[in-house]
Amino acid sequence: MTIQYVGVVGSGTMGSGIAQICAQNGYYVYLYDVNDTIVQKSLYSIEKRLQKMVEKGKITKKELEQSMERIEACTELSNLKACDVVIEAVPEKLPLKKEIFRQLEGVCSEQTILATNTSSFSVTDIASAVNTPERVVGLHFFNPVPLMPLVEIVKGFKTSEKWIHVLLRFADSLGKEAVICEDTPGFIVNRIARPFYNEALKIAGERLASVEQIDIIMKKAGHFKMGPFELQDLIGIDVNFSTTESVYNGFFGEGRFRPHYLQQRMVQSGKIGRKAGEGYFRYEN
Ligand SMILES: NC(=O)c1ccc[n+]([C@@H]2O[C@H](COP(=O)([O-])OP(=O)(O)OC[C@H]3O[C@@H](n4cnc5c(N)ncnc54)[C@H](O)[C@@H]3O)[C@@H](O)[C@H]2O)c1
Repeated sequence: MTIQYVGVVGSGTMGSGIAQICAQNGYYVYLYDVNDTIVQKSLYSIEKRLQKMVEKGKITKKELEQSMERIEACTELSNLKACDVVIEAVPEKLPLKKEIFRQLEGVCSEQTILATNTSSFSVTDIASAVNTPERVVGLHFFNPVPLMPLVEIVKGFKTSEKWIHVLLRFADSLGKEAVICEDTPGFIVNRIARPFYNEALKIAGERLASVEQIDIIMKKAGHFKMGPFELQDLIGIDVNFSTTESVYNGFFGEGRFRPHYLQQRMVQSGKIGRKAGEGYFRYEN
C-alpha cells in the first residue's frame, strides 16, 4: 500500500506540525478542526514556520508554496474519506478520541489506517471504539514535530503487522526515526520522562529551588536542551498534566508517577504555557 493522502484531525500544536512535515514530503493533507478560525490559524502558523526556513535558506520560496498548496483545511470530517492514513491529534481526552475514531470508521474506507498521536492512552483502548481495531495504530510524534527526529509506532493488541510496516516506511519518508513500541502506559519516552517533570515539580513545590534555577541547573549541569519547566511550557502544561495523570492511572496508582498539585494549579489557572502566553514563564505570542 502506498500512502498519498493524509488526514490530520486536530490542527493544534501537534496536528499543525504533522500536516507541515507531510506536505513538505510530498503528501496531500486534509487538515481538519472544529471550526474554520482554528484551522486557518494553524495554516498561518505552518506558513510562518516555512517562511522562517526560506529566510534561513533551508527551503526555497517555491517549496514553501508547493507545501502550502498540498494542505487543504477542512471542517467536515467527510473530507477525509479518501485518505490512506488519518492521524488523530485532538486533546488528550479518552472519550473524545474514541468518539473521533467511531466517526472516522463511518467516514473512511476499510483500508484507511487510523492512527492516534496519543501521548499516554492505551491504543488498544482507543481501538476498542471501532469494529476494525486491526487498523488502529499509535503514531506518536514529538514536539516540535518538524524538528524532533523520533516517532513511536505503537502496536495495539489487535493491530495488524501489515499496517506497522506501512507506517515504518511512511515515517522513514518523513525523515523520522521510528521505534516500534508495545502498548504500555506512556510507551517508552513518556514513561522515562515522567520522573524528569515530577521530581522538578516536587523540588519547586517544596521551595528548595525556583523554576528558573531548576531549568538552569538541568541545562548547565545536565546538558539538557531545555529545563523541565520551559519544556512543559512548550508542550502545554495541560497536555503534560493529562499525560502524567494517565500514566499514573495506567500503572494503577504507582507512587513514582503521581501527578503534582503545582502542575494541576497551573492548569486550573489557565496558565498552560506558550500557547496561552503564560505558563511558568511569560511569552509574547
Ligand atoms: N503537545 C505535545 O508536546 C505533544 C507531544 C506528543 C503528543 N501529543 C499528543 O497530541 C495530541 C494533541 O496535542 P496538542 O498539543 O496538539 O493539543 P492542542 O490543544 O494544541 O490541539 C488540539 C486541537 O484539537 C482540536 N480539537 C478539539 N476537539 C476536536 C474535535 N472534536 N475534532 C477535531 N479537532 C478537535 C482543537 O481545536 C485543537 O486545535 C494529544 O493527544 C497529545 O497528548 C502532544
